[in-house]
Amino acid sequence: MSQTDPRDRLIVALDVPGVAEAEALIDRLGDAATFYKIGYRLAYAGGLALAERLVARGDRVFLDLKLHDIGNTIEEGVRAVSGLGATFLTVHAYPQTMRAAVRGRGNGLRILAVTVLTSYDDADAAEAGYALPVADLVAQRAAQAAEIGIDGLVCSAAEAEGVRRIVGPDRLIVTPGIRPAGAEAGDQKRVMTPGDAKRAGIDHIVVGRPITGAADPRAVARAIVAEMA
Ligand SMILES: O=C(O)c1cc(=O)[nH]c(=O)n1[C@@H]1O[C@H](COP(=O)(O)O)[C@@H](O)[C@H]1O
Repeated sequence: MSQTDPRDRLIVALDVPGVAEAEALIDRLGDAATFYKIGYRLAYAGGLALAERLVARGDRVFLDLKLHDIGNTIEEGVRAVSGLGATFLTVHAYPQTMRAAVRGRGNGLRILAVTVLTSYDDADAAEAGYALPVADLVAQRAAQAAEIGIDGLVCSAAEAEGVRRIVGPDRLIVTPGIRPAGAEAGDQKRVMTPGDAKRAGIDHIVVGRPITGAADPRAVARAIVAEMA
């Protein structure tokens, strides 16, 4: 698929209980999606084998394992994940963790650093012990990630323009917390619509419940892609 195909921007989060449900959703989406995110709920239920099958049939896979550990464990863990053929892997944006992930990556795997979860606002960051407002913490972590050589950042689309100024044109910006107008935010606190995210300069959006919970997931996915065209 060409870089300019708008479908390429949409990553569908396969946040479902098991492989059977994931495969049913993928079937219903048909050619509306080509890029899937497998988080640890599905990874612990057969999702890694599904990831390899999707890669083998030409789809792209984002393994959202959000790794964070001592450097040696991260480096060897990322090296092991590199064998699966995924396109993206997440780690938390802590400097030791990011440096170790860069040392361990191989086989074309690109490391995305999760800056501040999109379910956090300033009060949640303060509760977790951070003195900085979320926007400042995202900016600090984006700068560290770029310095370390991380391939891309996960943040809210609300921070995308600022992050782009910090990391430049070559690093990827991937944004969950996406809600089409009128959709339920659920536990997401920093949300934007697909169209606003595109205008903010993101590379990919991640969408879960607005698609997985839809009566017609394919129609919703197509509408989201059309909004970003
Ligand atoms: O790393 C992620 O993908 C992620 C980071 C973040 O800050 N916020 C966030 O929501 N996510 C993931 O993106 C998906 C969003 O799902 P929905 O809120 O259902 O669209 C979930 O699978 C989350 O685990």
